[in-house]
Amino acid sequence: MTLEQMITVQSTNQSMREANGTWIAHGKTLKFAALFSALQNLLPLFDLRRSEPFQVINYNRGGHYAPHYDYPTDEKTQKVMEKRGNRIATVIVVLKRAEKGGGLVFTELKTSLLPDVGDVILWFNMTSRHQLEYLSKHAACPVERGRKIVISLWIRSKGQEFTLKSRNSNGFDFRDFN
Ligand SMILES: O=C(O)CCC(=O)C(=O)O
Ligand SMILES: [Fe+2]
Repeated sequence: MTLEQMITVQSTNQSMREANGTWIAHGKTLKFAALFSALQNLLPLFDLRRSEPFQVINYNRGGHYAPHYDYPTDEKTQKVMEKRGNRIATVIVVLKRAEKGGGLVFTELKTSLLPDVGDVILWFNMTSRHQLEYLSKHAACPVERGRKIVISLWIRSKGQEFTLKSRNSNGFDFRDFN
């Protein structure tokens, strides 16, 4: 099955997001498995097995994602939270760049990116104290021309204690090695 076929099989449109999102298992095809191991090599401080399946997000013209946090706090998700923790970080891989529009904006940081095909973007959604990182609020600007396709990987916090520790403002000191 081609990626094109996979991402048109299932589609969700939420009010916040005008796009199609398709969940794809890390090992669904050889290419996804290769991407998964490339990302794991790139990000050795994370255990990517403790992440959600890939989500391929397709934005057609007008497609966008309103400002949001990748850090659910609603009651529905409490069970998952207890088991897997929240989304400590988000990884985005750009598969197709819009011809116009489609930037990624961090609204609190007042920073925007127009990433290129093949770029990988990582940010933290959670502080080292397991709280919402309010600076992580972001949005995908409307695609004005062409089409944008990204893969999102939301990394869960349980099992990432090493990463959390290294983010602690105290950093490592000799006590950590005793
Ligand atoms: O499509 C983008 O640039 C951002 C997508 C996003 O917000 C996410 O995957 O959490
Ligand atoms: Fe997001």
